[in-house]
Amino acid sequence: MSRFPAARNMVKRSLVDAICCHRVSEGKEQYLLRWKHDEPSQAILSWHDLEDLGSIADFLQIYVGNYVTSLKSGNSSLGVPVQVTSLKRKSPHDEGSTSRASSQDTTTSTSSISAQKLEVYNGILQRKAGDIYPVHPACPSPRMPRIDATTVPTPEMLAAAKAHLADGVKKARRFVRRQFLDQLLRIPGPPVTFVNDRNKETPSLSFTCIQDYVYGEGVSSADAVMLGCTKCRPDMGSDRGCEYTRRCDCLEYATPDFKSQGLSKEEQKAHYEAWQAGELDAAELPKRFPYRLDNDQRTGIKQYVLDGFYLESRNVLYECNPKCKCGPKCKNRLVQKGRTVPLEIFKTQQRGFGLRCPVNLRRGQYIDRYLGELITDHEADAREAFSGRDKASYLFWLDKFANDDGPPGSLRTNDCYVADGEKMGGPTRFINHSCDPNCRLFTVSYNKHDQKIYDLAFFALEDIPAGTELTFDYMDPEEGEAGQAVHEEMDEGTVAVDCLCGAKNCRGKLWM
Ligand SMILES: C[S@@+](CC[C@H](N)C(=O)[O-])C[C@H]1O[C@@H](n2cnc3c(N)ncnc32)[C@H](O)[C@@H]1O
Repeated sequence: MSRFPAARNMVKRSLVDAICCHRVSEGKEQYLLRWKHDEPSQAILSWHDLEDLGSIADFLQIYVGNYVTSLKSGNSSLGVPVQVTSLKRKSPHDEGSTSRASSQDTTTSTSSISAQKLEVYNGILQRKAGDIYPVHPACPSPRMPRIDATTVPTPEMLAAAKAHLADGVKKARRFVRRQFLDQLLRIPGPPVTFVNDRNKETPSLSFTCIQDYVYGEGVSSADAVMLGCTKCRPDMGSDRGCEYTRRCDCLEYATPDFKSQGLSKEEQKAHYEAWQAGELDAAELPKRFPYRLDNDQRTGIKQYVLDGFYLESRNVLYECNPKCKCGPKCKNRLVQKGRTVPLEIFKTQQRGFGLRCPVNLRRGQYIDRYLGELITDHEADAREAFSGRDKASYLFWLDKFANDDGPPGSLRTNDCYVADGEKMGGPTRFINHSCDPNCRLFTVSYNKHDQKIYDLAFFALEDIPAGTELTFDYMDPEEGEAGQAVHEEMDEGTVAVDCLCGAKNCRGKLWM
Protein backbone atom coordinates (compact mmCIF):
# COMPACT_ATOMS: atom_id res chain seq x y z
CA MET A 1 0.00 0.00 0.00
CA SER A 2 1.33 3.39 -0.77
CA ARG A 3 0.27 6.97 -0.73
CA PHE A 4 -0.59 8.07 -4.22
CA PRO A 5 1.58 10.94 -5.36
CA ALA A 6 -0.83 12.98 -7.41
CA ALA A 7 0.14 16.60 -6.94
CA ARG A 8 2.58 18.37 -9.16
CA ASN A 9 5.01 19.19 -6.38
CA MET A 10 5.23 15.51 -5.50
CA VAL A 11 6.40 14.51 -8.93
CA LYS A 12 10.06 14.29 -8.11
CA ARG A 13 12.54 12.39 -10.13
CA SER A 14 13.83 10.57 -7.08
CA LEU A 15 10.43 9.02 -6.45
CA VAL A 16 9.87 7.80 -9.98
CA ASP A 17 11.02 4.29 -10.61
CA ALA A 18 10.13 4.10 -14.28
CA ILE A 19 8.19 5.76 -17.03
CA CYS A 20 6.37 2.85 -18.49
CA CYS A 21 4.58 4.20 -21.51
CA HIS A 22 2.70 7.21 -22.74
CA ARG A 23 -0.50 8.02 -24.56
CA VAL A 24 -2.61 10.86 -25.79
CA SER A 25 -5.68 11.55 -23.75
CA GLU A 26 -8.17 14.26 -24.44
CA GLY A 27 -5.63 16.05 -26.55
CA LYS A 28 -3.01 15.85 -23.82
CA GLU A 29 0.13 13.81 -23.75
CA GLN A 30 0.30 11.66 -20.66
CA TYR A 31 2.92 9.39 -19.18
CA LEU A 32 2.41 6.30 -17.08
CA LEU A 33 4.79 6.48 -14.12
CA ARG A 34 5.72 3.64 -11.83
CA TRP A 35 6.45 5.01 -8.36
CA LYS A 36 9.28 3.68 -6.25
CA HIS A 37 8.15 1.17 -3.70
CA ASP A 38 10.09 -1.17 -1.41
CA GLU A 39 8.24 -4.05 -3.00
CA PRO A 40 8.25 -3.48 -6.78
CA SER A 41 5.28 -5.79 -7.33
CA GLN A 42 3.19 -3.42 -5.22
CA ALA A 43 4.34 -0.22 -6.89
CA ILE A 44 1.65 2.23 -7.85
CA LEU A 45 1.23 3.24 -11.47
CA SER A 46 -0.29 6.54 -12.46
CA TRP A 47 -0.91 8.58 -15.60
CA HIS A 48 0.32 12.17 -15.52
CA ASP A 49 0.02 15.10 -17.88
CA LEU A 50 3.32 16.16 -19.36
CA GLU A 51 3.16 19.57 -17.73
CA ASP A 52 2.79 17.89 -14.34
CA LEU A 53 6.14 16.28 -14.82
CA GLY A 54 8.13 19.54 -14.97
CA SER A 55 11.12 18.63 -12.86
CA ILE A 56 11.70 15.30 -14.48
CA ALA A 57 11.38 16.48 -18.07
CA ASP A 58 15.07 15.84 -18.78
CA PHE A 59 14.84 12.40 -17.32
CA LEU A 60 11.79 11.78 -19.48
CA GLN A 61 13.63 12.51 -22.67
CA ILE A 62 16.34 10.01 -21.91
CA TYR A 63 14.26 7.40 -20.25
CA VAL A 64 11.36 7.31 -22.66
CA GLY A 65 13.79 6.92 -25.51
CA ASN A 66 15.29 3.86 -23.87
CA TYR A 67 11.91 2.56 -22.98
CA VAL A 68 10.65 2.68 -26.52
CA THR A 69 13.68 0.77 -27.66
CA SER A 70 12.94 -1.95 -25.17
CA LEU A 71 9.27 -1.98 -26.14
CA LYS A 72 10.13 -2.38 -29.76
CA SER A 73 12.09 -5.43 -28.84
CA GLY A 74 8.91 -6.69 -27.18
CA ASN A 75 10.14 -6.19 -23.66
CA SER A 76 7.63 -4.30 -21.56
CA SER A 77 8.81 -4.08 -18.00
CA LEU A 78 5.24 -4.05 -16.76
CA GLY A 79 3.53 -6.61 -18.86
CA VAL A 80 0.80 -4.07 -19.63
CA PRO A 81 -0.57 -4.05 -23.17
CA VAL A 82 1.20 -1.19 -24.87
CA GLN A 83 1.52 -0.40 -28.54
CA VAL A 84 4.00 2.31 -29.07
CA THR A 85 4.53 3.24 -32.67
CA SER A 86 7.18 5.89 -32.20
CA LEU A 87 8.26 8.52 -29.79
CA LYS A 88 7.73 11.62 -31.79
CA ARG A 89 6.18 14.48 -29.92
CA LYS A 90 2.47 14.84 -30.40
CA SER A 91 1.49 16.85 -33.45
CA PRO A 92 -1.18 19.49 -33.01
CA HIS A 93 -3.35 17.53 -35.46
CA ASP A 94 -3.50 14.47 -33.33
CA GLU A 95 -6.83 13.56 -31.96
CA GLY A 96 -6.63 12.48 -28.38
CA SER A 97 -7.40 8.85 -28.01
CA THR A 98 -7.65 6.95 -24.85
CA SER A 99 -8.80 3.62 -26.11
CA ARG A 100 -7.03 2.94 -29.36
CA ALA A 101 -3.63 3.36 -30.85
CA SER A 102 -3.28 6.48 -32.91
CA SER A 103 -3.09 6.03 -36.61
CA GLN A 104 -0.67 8.96 -36.68
CA ASP A 105 2.95 8.56 -35.82
CA THR A 106 2.30 9.86 -32.35
CA THR A 107 2.94 7.71 -29.35
CA THR A 108 -0.05 5.96 -27.87
CA SER A 109 -0.91 2.89 -25.91
CA THR A 110 -3.89 0.64 -25.91
CA SER A 111 -4.43 1.42 -22.25
CA SER A 112 -7.64 3.27 -21.80
CA ILE A 113 -8.82 5.72 -19.23
CA SER A 114 -11.74 4.14 -17.58
CA ALA A 115 -14.92 6.18 -17.49
CA GLN A 116 -15.57 4.82 -14.02
CA LYS A 117 -16.39 7.53 -11.54
CA LEU A 118 -15.07 6.70 -8.13
CA GLU A 119 -17.06 7.79 -5.16
CA VAL A 120 -13.97 8.83 -3.28
CA TYR A 121 -10.31 9.00 -3.99
CA ASN A 122 -8.15 9.77 -1.01
CA GLY A 123 -4.75 8.85 -2.25
CA ILE A 124 -4.31 5.35 -0.85
CA LEU A 125 -4.22 2.55 -3.32
CA GLN A 126 -3.73 -1.11 -2.73
CA ARG A 127 -2.50 -3.27 -5.53
CA LYS A 128 -3.30 -6.96 -5.74
CA ALA A 129 -2.70 -9.28 -8.64
CA GLY A 130 -2.60 -6.59 -11.31
CA ASP A 131 -5.66 -4.76 -10.01
CA ILE A 132 -5.75 -1.66 -7.92
CA TYR A 133 -8.19 -1.09 -5.12
CA PRO A 134 -8.63 2.36 -3.71
CA VAL A 135 -8.91 2.29 0.04
CA HIS A 136 -10.68 4.91 2.05
CA PRO A 137 -11.59 4.92 5.71
CA ALA A 138 -15.12 6.05 4.99
CA CYS A 139 -15.48 3.77 2.02
CA PRO A 140 -13.84 0.41 2.54
CA SER A 141 -12.40 -1.36 -0.45
CA PRO A 142 -15.17 -3.96 -0.98
CA ARG A 143 -17.50 -1.14 -2.00
CA MET A 144 -15.08 0.27 -4.50
CA PRO A 145 -14.82 -1.02 -8.03
CA ARG A 146 -11.86 -3.14 -9.03
CA ILE A 147 -9.67 -1.15 -11.37
CA ASP A 148 -7.29 -2.28 -14.04
CA ALA A 149 -3.85 -1.13 -12.94
CA THR A 150 -3.22 0.49 -16.28
CA THR A 151 -6.16 2.86 -16.12
CA VAL A 152 -5.62 4.77 -12.91
CA PRO A 153 -5.76 7.45 -11.89
CA THR A 154 -8.72 8.50 -13.95
CA PRO A 155 -8.99 12.24 -14.56
CA GLU A 156 -11.70 12.29 -11.93
CA MET A 157 -9.38 10.67 -9.43
CA LEU A 158 -6.61 13.08 -10.23
CA ALA A 159 -8.89 16.05 -9.90
CA ALA A 160 -10.26 14.81 -6.60
CA ALA A 161 -6.79 14.09 -5.33
CA LYS A 162 -5.50 17.50 -6.34
CA ALA A 163 -8.48 19.32 -4.88
CA HIS A 164 -8.38 17.48 -1.61
CA LEU A 165 -4.73 16.71 -1.32
CA ALA A 166 -4.07 18.13 2.12
CA ASP A 167 -7.20 16.62 3.53
CA GLY A 168 -6.55 13.37 1.73
CA VAL A 169 -3.03 13.06 3.07
CA LYS A 170 -4.24 13.62 6.61
CA LYS A 171 -6.96 11.05 6.19
CA ALA A 172 -4.53 8.66 4.62
CA ARG A 173 -2.11 9.07 7.51
CA ARG A 174 -4.85 8.60 10.07
CA PHE A 175 -6.09 5.55 8.23
CA VAL A 176 -2.65 3.94 8.07
CA ARG A 177 -1.99 4.71 11.76
CA ARG A 178 -5.33 3.26 12.82
CA GLN A 179 -4.82 0.10 10.80
CA PHE A 180 -1.39 -0.40 12.32
CA LEU A 181 -2.60 0.21 15.89
CA ASP A 182 -5.48 -2.23 15.31
CA GLN A 183 -2.93 -4.86 14.33
CA LEU A 184 -0.95 -4.23 17.50
CA LEU A 185 -4.09 -4.55 19.62
CA ARG A 186 -4.67 -8.02 18.22
CA ILE A 187 -1.27 -9.31 19.36
CA PRO A 188 -1.87 -11.63 22.32
CA GLY A 189 -0.12 -11.01 25.63
CA PRO A 190 0.95 -7.79 27.34
CA PRO A 191 0.36 -4.62 25.26
CA VAL A 192 2.46 -3.72 22.25
CA THR A 193 2.26 0.04 21.75
CA PHE A 194 3.44 2.48 19.11
CA VAL A 195 4.92 5.95 19.60
CA ASN A 196 6.28 8.35 17.02
CA ASP A 197 7.12 11.75 18.43
CA ARG A 198 9.50 12.62 15.58
CA ASN A 199 7.26 12.71 12.52
CA LYS A 200 3.94 11.43 11.18
CA GLU A 201 5.26 8.18 9.79
CA THR A 202 3.72 4.80 10.59
CA PRO A 203 5.22 1.44 9.58
CA SER A 204 3.98 0.24 6.22
CA LEU A 205 0.61 -1.44 6.03
CA SER A 206 2.16 -4.05 3.84
CA PHE A 207 3.42 -5.46 7.16
CA THR A 208 1.11 -7.95 8.89
CA CYS A 209 1.49 -9.09 12.49
CA ILE A 210 1.60 -12.86 12.83
CA GLN A 211 1.64 -15.13 15.89
CA ASP A 212 3.75 -17.90 14.43
CA TYR A 213 5.94 -18.65 11.42
CA VAL A 214 4.03 -18.70 8.15
CA TYR A 215 5.40 -21.40 5.86
CA GLY A 216 6.24 -20.26 2.34
CA GLU A 217 6.47 -22.44 -0.74
CA GLY A 218 8.83 -25.39 -0.38
CA VAL A 219 8.99 -25.20 3.42
CA SER A 220 7.81 -28.06 5.60
CA SER A 221 8.30 -29.00 9.21
CA ALA A 222 9.60 -32.29 10.56
CA ASP A 223 6.92 -32.43 13.27
CA ALA A 224 6.17 -35.99 12.21
CA VAL A 225 9.50 -37.06 13.71
CA MET A 226 9.08 -35.02 16.89
CA LEU A 227 9.75 -37.11 19.98
CA GLY A 228 8.95 -36.10 23.54
CA CYS A 229 10.75 -37.03 26.74
CA THR A 230 9.40 -40.27 28.13
CA LYS A 231 11.13 -40.79 31.48
CA CYS A 232 10.27 -37.40 33.00
CA ARG A 233 7.15 -36.89 35.14
CA PRO A 234 5.21 -33.74 36.00
CA ASP A 235 5.66 -34.15 39.75
CA MET A 236 9.43 -34.65 39.72
CA GLY A 237 11.27 -32.38 42.15
CA SER A 238 8.24 -30.33 43.28
CA ASP A 239 7.01 -29.69 39.74
CA ARG A 240 10.44 -28.78 38.40
CA GLY A 241 9.95 -31.56 35.87
CA CYS A 242 12.91 -31.98 33.55
CA GLU A 243 15.04 -29.50 35.47
CA TYR A 244 15.15 -32.01 38.30
CA THR A 245 17.24 -34.74 36.69
CA ARG A 246 18.87 -32.88 33.79
CA ARG A 247 18.77 -36.21 31.96
CA CYS A 248 15.61 -35.37 30.07
CA ASP A 249 15.55 -36.88 26.54
CA CYS A 250 14.85 -33.44 25.12
CA LEU A 251 18.17 -32.24 26.53
CA GLU A 252 20.12 -35.00 24.78
CA TYR A 253 22.06 -32.54 22.61
CA ALA A 254 22.10 -29.70 25.16
CA THR A 255 25.28 -28.35 26.76
CA PRO A 256 26.81 -31.04 29.03
CA ASP A 257 27.19 -30.26 32.71
CA PHE A 258 30.92 -30.90 33.17
CA LYS A 259 30.77 -29.12 36.50
CA SER A 260 28.92 -32.04 38.04
CA GLN A 261 31.68 -34.48 37.00
CA GLY A 262 34.19 -33.52 39.68
CA LEU A 263 36.54 -31.92 37.13
CA SER A 264 38.87 -29.00 37.79
CA LYS A 265 38.02 -25.67 36.13
CA GLU A 266 40.71 -26.22 33.48
CA GLU A 267 39.45 -29.72 32.76
CA GLN A 268 35.88 -28.46 32.51
CA LYS A 269 37.01 -25.84 30.00
CA ALA A 270 38.98 -28.38 27.98
CA HIS A 271 36.05 -30.81 27.94
CA TYR A 272 33.65 -28.06 26.95
CA GLU A 273 35.86 -26.98 24.05
CA ALA A 274 36.27 -30.57 22.92
CA TRP A 275 32.50 -31.04 23.04
CA GLN A 276 31.97 -27.84 21.04
CA ALA A 277 34.44 -29.07 18.44
CA GLY A 278 32.47 -32.31 18.17
CA GLU A 279 35.36 -34.31 19.59
CA LEU A 280 33.69 -35.45 22.79
CA ASP A 281 30.58 -37.56 23.06
CA ALA A 282 28.57 -36.34 26.04
CA ALA A 283 25.36 -38.28 25.39
CA GLU A 284 25.37 -39.93 28.82
CA LEU A 285 26.27 -36.86 30.87
CA PRO A 286 23.70 -34.74 32.69
CA LYS A 287 23.00 -31.51 30.87
CA ARG A 288 23.03 -27.87 31.93
CA PHE A 289 19.45 -26.79 32.38
CA PRO A 290 18.80 -23.66 30.30
CA TYR A 291 16.75 -21.70 32.81
CA ARG A 292 17.21 -20.68 36.45
CA LEU A 293 14.91 -19.05 38.99
CA ASP A 294 15.73 -15.38 39.38
CA ASN A 295 14.71 -13.60 42.56
CA ASP A 296 14.64 -9.83 42.17
CA GLN A 297 15.22 -8.58 45.73
CA ARG A 298 14.13 -5.07 44.81
CA THR A 299 10.73 -5.95 43.39
CA GLY A 300 10.25 -9.36 44.95
CA ILE A 301 9.48 -10.79 41.48
CA LYS A 302 10.55 -14.41 41.04
CA GLN A 303 10.78 -15.70 37.50
CA TYR A 304 12.71 -18.16 35.33
CA VAL A 305 15.42 -16.51 33.24
CA LEU A 306 18.15 -17.83 30.96
CA ASP A 307 21.06 -19.34 32.90
CA GLY A 308 24.17 -17.13 32.86
CA PHE A 309 26.28 -19.84 31.23
CA TYR A 310 23.91 -20.11 28.28
CA LEU A 311 23.55 -16.34 28.09
CA GLU A 312 27.26 -15.98 27.44
CA SER A 313 27.30 -18.89 25.01
CA ARG A 314 25.64 -19.31 21.63
CA ASN A 315 24.47 -22.81 22.53
CA VAL A 316 21.09 -24.11 21.45
CA LEU A 317 18.26 -24.15 24.00
CA TYR A 318 16.27 -27.38 23.81
CA GLU A 319 12.78 -27.08 25.26
CA CYS A 320 10.20 -29.80 25.91
CA ASN A 321 7.33 -30.20 23.47
CA PRO A 322 3.68 -31.33 23.29
CA LYS A 323 4.70 -34.99 23.07
CA CYS A 324 6.66 -34.91 26.33
CA LYS A 325 5.48 -36.72 29.46
CA CYS A 326 6.68 -33.99 31.83
CA GLY A 327 3.50 -31.94 31.56
CA PRO A 328 2.80 -28.24 31.09
CA LYS A 329 4.32 -27.15 34.42
CA CYS A 330 7.77 -28.38 33.41
CA LYS A 331 10.30 -25.57 33.75
CA ASN A 332 11.79 -26.42 30.40
CA ARG A 333 8.99 -24.52 28.64
CA LEU A 334 9.75 -20.85 28.78
CA VAL A 335 9.91 -19.47 25.24
CA GLN A 336 6.97 -21.60 24.11
CA LYS A 337 4.75 -19.96 26.75
CA GLY A 338 5.10 -16.65 24.97
CA ARG A 339 5.97 -13.07 25.68
CA THR A 340 5.36 -11.78 29.21
CA VAL A 341 6.67 -8.22 28.84
CA PRO A 342 5.04 -5.21 27.18
CA LEU A 343 6.82 -3.73 24.17
CA GLU A 344 6.83 -0.40 22.39
CA ILE A 345 7.66 0.32 18.76
CA PHE A 346 9.05 3.82 18.43
CA LYS A 347 10.68 6.09 15.88
CA THR A 348 14.44 6.42 16.34
CA GLN A 349 16.46 9.41 15.24
CA GLN A 350 18.28 7.78 12.33
CA ARG A 351 17.54 4.07 12.17
CA GLY A 352 13.87 3.95 11.25
CA PHE A 353 11.66 2.37 13.87
CA GLY A 354 13.06 0.58 16.89
CA LEU A 355 11.78 -1.41 19.86
CA ARG A 356 11.93 -0.83 23.60
CA CYS A 357 10.33 -2.27 26.69
CA PRO A 358 8.39 0.10 28.97
CA VAL A 359 9.31 -1.90 32.08
CA ASN A 360 12.68 -2.92 33.55
CA LEU A 361 14.10 -6.16 32.19
CA ARG A 362 16.27 -8.54 34.18
CA ARG A 363 19.47 -10.08 32.82
CA GLY A 364 18.49 -13.32 31.11
CA GLN A 365 14.82 -12.39 30.83
CA TYR A 366 13.03 -13.71 27.78
CA ILE A 367 11.60 -10.98 25.56
CA ASP A 368 9.96 -12.39 22.43
CA ARG A 369 10.52 -14.49 19.33
CA TYR A 370 11.57 -13.28 15.90
CA LEU A 371 8.79 -14.24 13.52
CA GLY A 372 8.41 -14.11 9.78
CA GLU A 373 7.55 -15.94 6.64
CA LEU A 374 9.72 -19.06 6.41
CA ILE A 375 11.16 -19.23 2.93
CA THR A 376 13.81 -21.29 1.20
CA ASP A 377 17.40 -20.14 0.89
CA HIS A 378 16.86 -19.83 -2.86
CA GLU A 379 13.84 -17.57 -2.38
CA ALA A 380 15.72 -15.49 0.22
CA ASP A 381 18.60 -14.97 -2.23
CA ALA A 382 16.13 -13.87 -4.88
CA ARG A 383 14.43 -11.44 -2.48
CA GLU A 384 17.78 -10.08 -1.37
CA ALA A 385 18.98 -9.60 -4.93
CA PHE A 386 15.73 -7.85 -5.78
CA SER A 387 15.96 -5.34 -2.97
CA GLY A 388 18.54 -2.61 -3.21
CA ARG A 389 21.72 -2.15 -1.26
CA ASP A 390 20.22 0.53 0.96
CA LYS A 391 17.04 -1.32 1.71
CA ALA A 392 16.30 -2.48 5.23
CA SER A 393 16.71 -6.22 5.60
CA TYR A 394 14.56 -8.51 7.71
CA LEU A 395 16.04 -11.86 6.64
CA PHE A 396 17.39 -14.29 9.23
CA TRP A 397 18.97 -17.51 8.07
CA LEU A 398 18.08 -20.53 10.21
CA ASP A 399 21.53 -21.97 9.65
CA LYS A 400 22.53 -22.76 13.22
CA PHE A 401 22.93 -26.45 12.40
CA ALA A 402 24.40 -26.02 8.92
CA ASN A 403 27.81 -27.52 8.30
CA ASP A 404 28.99 -26.92 4.78
CA ASP A 405 32.29 -28.74 5.44
CA GLY A 406 30.67 -31.63 7.28
CA PRO A 407 30.40 -35.25 6.16
CA PRO A 408 27.78 -36.32 3.60
CA GLY A 409 24.31 -35.94 5.05
CA SER A 410 25.18 -32.77 6.98
CA LEU A 411 22.80 -29.87 6.59
CA ARG A 412 24.10 -27.37 4.05
CA THR A 413 23.41 -23.63 4.17
CA ASN A 414 21.70 -23.87 0.79
CA ASP A 415 19.11 -26.20 2.30
CA CYS A 416 18.34 -23.98 5.29
CA TYR A 417 15.21 -21.94 5.66
CA VAL A 418 15.13 -18.21 6.20
CA ALA A 419 12.75 -16.15 8.36
CA ASP A 420 11.69 -13.05 6.44
CA GLY A 421 10.08 -10.54 8.82
CA GLU A 422 9.59 -7.79 6.27
CA LYS A 423 5.97 -8.39 5.29
CA MET A 424 4.94 -10.62 8.18
CA GLY A 425 6.37 -10.70 11.66
CA GLY A 426 6.11 -9.65 15.25
CA PRO A 427 7.24 -6.54 17.15
CA THR A 428 10.82 -7.81 17.31
CA ARG A 429 11.24 -7.24 13.57
CA PHE A 430 11.78 -3.62 14.62
CA ILE A 431 14.83 -4.41 16.77
CA ASN A 432 17.83 -2.52 15.46
CA HIS A 433 21.45 -3.58 15.45
CA SER A 434 24.10 -2.47 17.90
CA CYS A 435 27.77 -3.42 18.04
CA ASP A 436 27.32 -3.22 21.83
CA PRO A 437 23.94 -4.90 22.17
CA ASN A 438 21.77 -5.43 25.21
CA CYS A 439 19.96 -8.51 23.80
CA ARG A 440 20.93 -11.71 22.02
CA LEU A 441 18.99 -13.99 19.70
CA PHE A 442 19.06 -17.68 20.72
CA THR A 443 18.15 -20.83 18.88
CA VAL A 444 15.33 -22.65 20.67
CA SER A 445 14.54 -26.15 19.47
CA TYR A 446 11.48 -28.20 20.42
CA ASN A 447 12.39 -31.01 18.11
CA LYS A 448 15.99 -32.13 18.37
CA HIS A 449 15.59 -34.06 15.11
CA ASP A 450 14.58 -31.02 13.09
CA GLN A 451 17.63 -28.95 12.24
CA LYS A 452 15.76 -26.71 9.84
CA ILE A 453 12.93 -25.22 11.87
CA TYR A 454 13.46 -23.76 15.30
CA ASP A 455 12.55 -20.60 17.17
CA LEU A 456 14.66 -17.47 17.35
CA ALA A 457 14.23 -16.04 20.85
CA PHE A 458 15.49 -12.73 22.24
CA PHE A 459 16.88 -12.62 25.79
CA ALA A 460 18.19 -9.61 27.72
CA LEU A 461 22.00 -9.76 28.04
CA GLU A 462 21.96 -7.38 31.01
CA ASP A 463 19.52 -5.60 33.30
CA ILE A 464 17.81 -3.17 30.90
CA PRO A 465 16.12 -0.10 32.39
CA ALA A 466 12.58 0.63 31.19
CA GLY A 467 12.45 2.63 27.97
CA THR A 468 15.96 1.69 26.75
CA GLU A 469 16.10 0.72 23.08
CA LEU A 470 16.50 -3.03 22.65
CA THR A 471 19.30 -4.00 20.29
CA PHE A 472 21.15 -7.09 19.21
CA ASP A 473 24.24 -7.78 17.13
CA TYR A 474 23.15 -8.71 13.60
CA MET A 475 26.58 -10.31 13.14
CA ASP A 476 26.87 -11.93 16.56
CA PRO A 477 30.17 -13.81 16.36
CA GLU A 478 30.26 -17.40 17.55
CA GLU A 479 31.86 -17.98 20.93
CA GLY A 480 35.59 -17.41 20.78
CA GLU A 481 35.37 -15.78 17.35
CA ALA A 482 37.09 -12.40 17.39
CA GLY A 483 35.12 -9.33 16.41
CA GLN A 484 37.89 -8.45 13.98
CA ALA A 485 37.33 -11.68 12.03
CA VAL A 486 33.72 -10.71 11.61
CA HIS A 487 34.74 -7.28 10.45
CA GLU A 488 37.03 -8.67 7.80
CA GLU A 489 34.30 -10.98 6.64
CA MET A 490 31.93 -8.05 6.41
CA ASP A 491 34.33 -6.08 4.29
CA GLU A 492 34.29 -8.79 1.70
CA GLY A 493 30.51 -8.94 1.69
CA THR A 494 28.57 -7.38 -1.12
CA VAL A 495 25.91 -5.70 1.01
CA ALA A 496 27.30 -3.49 3.74
CA VAL A 497 25.37 -0.63 5.30
CA ASP A 498 26.91 2.04 7.51
CA CYS A 499 26.17 1.29 11.15
CA LEU A 500 24.62 4.11 13.13
CA CYS A 501 24.53 2.33 16.50
CA GLY A 502 26.80 4.94 18.09
CA ALA A 503 28.56 2.41 20.34
CA LYS A 504 32.17 3.07 21.33
CA ASN A 505 33.17 -0.26 19.81
CA CYS A 506 31.09 0.28 16.64
CA ARG A 507 32.45 -1.79 13.74
CA GLY A 508 31.27 0.82 11.28
CA LYS A 509 29.28 -1.49 9.07
CA LEU A 510 26.05 -3.32 9.43
CA TRP A 511 26.12 -6.60 7.68
CA MET A 512 22.75 -7.84 6.56
C1 LIG B 1 15.27 -5.69 11.11
S1 LIG B 1 15.20 -4.04 10.54
C2 LIG B 1 15.08 -3.10 12.01
C3 LIG B 1 13.84 -2.22 11.98
C4 LIG B 1 13.94 -1.02 11.08
N1 LIG B 1 14.68 0.07 11.74
C5 LIG B 1 12.56 -0.54 10.66
O1 LIG B 1 12.26 0.65 10.80
O2 LIG B 1 11.79 -1.35 10.16
C6 LIG B 1 16.84 -3.88 10.00
C7 LIG B 1 17.12 -2.58 9.27
O3 LIG B 1 17.10 -1.46 10.15
C8 LIG B 1 18.18 -0.57 9.85
N2 LIG B 1 19.14 -0.60 10.96
C9 LIG B 1 19.07 -1.38 12.04
N3 LIG B 1 20.10 -1.13 12.88
C10 LIG B 1 20.85 -0.18 12.30
C11 LIG B 1 22.06 0.47 12.66
N4 LIG B 1 22.71 0.21 13.78
N5 LIG B 1 22.57 1.38 11.80
C12 LIG B 1 21.94 1.66 10.64
N6 LIG B 1 20.78 1.09 10.26
C13 LIG B 1 20.24 0.17 11.07
C14 LIG B 1 18.82 -1.11 8.59
O4 LIG B 1 18.19 -0.54 7.49
C15 LIG B 1 18.50 -2.59 8.67
O5 LIG B 1 18.55 -3.23 7.41
